[in-house]
Amino acid sequence: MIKINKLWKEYGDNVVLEDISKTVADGEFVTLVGTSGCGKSTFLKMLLGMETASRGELLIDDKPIPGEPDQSRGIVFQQYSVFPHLSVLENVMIAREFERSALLGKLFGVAKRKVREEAQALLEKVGLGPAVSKYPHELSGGMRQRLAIAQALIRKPRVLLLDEPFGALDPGIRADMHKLILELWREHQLTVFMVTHDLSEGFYLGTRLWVFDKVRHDPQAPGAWGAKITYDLTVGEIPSDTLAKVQKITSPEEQQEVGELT
Ligand SMILES: Nc1ncnc2c1ncn2[C@@H]1O[C@H](COP(=O)(O)OP(=O)(O)OP(=O)(O)O)[C@@H](O)[C@H]1O
Repeated sequence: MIKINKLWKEYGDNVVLEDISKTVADGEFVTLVGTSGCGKSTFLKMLLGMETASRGELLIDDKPIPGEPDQSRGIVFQQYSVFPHLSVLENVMIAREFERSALLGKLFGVAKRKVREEAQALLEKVGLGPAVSKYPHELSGGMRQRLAIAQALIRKPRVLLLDEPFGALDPGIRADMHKLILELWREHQLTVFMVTHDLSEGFYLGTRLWVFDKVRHDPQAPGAWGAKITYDLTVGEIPSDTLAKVQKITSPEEQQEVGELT
């Protein structure tokens, strides 16, 4: 279980997140929406341990989330972070080697063979079986995101953090990736936090949808107030008037159709 308790994040005078308190049970799929710059990525980075809270606490199973990324949480960014000079297989294996290297040094012999087998099985699972020997520049955008997902999953995280992972993909490829991520979520019993700009994607994938919004504005001091989670919705149980309000917050100019992906 993850507990977020009176969490604040400030960069200097810029208050980004303000007094957020939430509890997330294991296995939930939380999607995060909100206007650009309201702090969604910052929130994910705090869950990962890449950023620290200015005030308040983030607990995983009642213990503070470690101050740096560890094996319990994996992240996939929109701009994938794979190594260009390594093959697909090596990219996944190295994610595992990094995790162990601090304790055991470089992998070799039986241990390395075991990791290779695990990496190969995972690459099959994400649909990259035929591409294990290719290099990242030989892959399509969708394939690169599959690789980034495999890199995160090889470490067997309990919590998967996705920062607009499919934002740059074509609609058809996105639909395939949606299928994949739902399968992996169920199979690996992950708790997922996923940032998306696409409200319909948020509703389609999530069991719970959070809307980040700045409710107070001071024109003289734009950084004086941070965003809060103004709606915490259980997907499938949302009254239509609430839906309309959320659509307005997340897309003030151009209202989106919800449910088009179902
Ligand atoms: N390392 C940093 N130092 C200073 N300010 C930062 C830092 N990282 C983020 N910010 C600021 O925090 C605010 C929130 O940024 P963040 O990237 O979390 O927003 P976001 O909701 O994810 O935006 P988008 O939807 O455009 O990706 C912005 O004002 C940003 O400039």
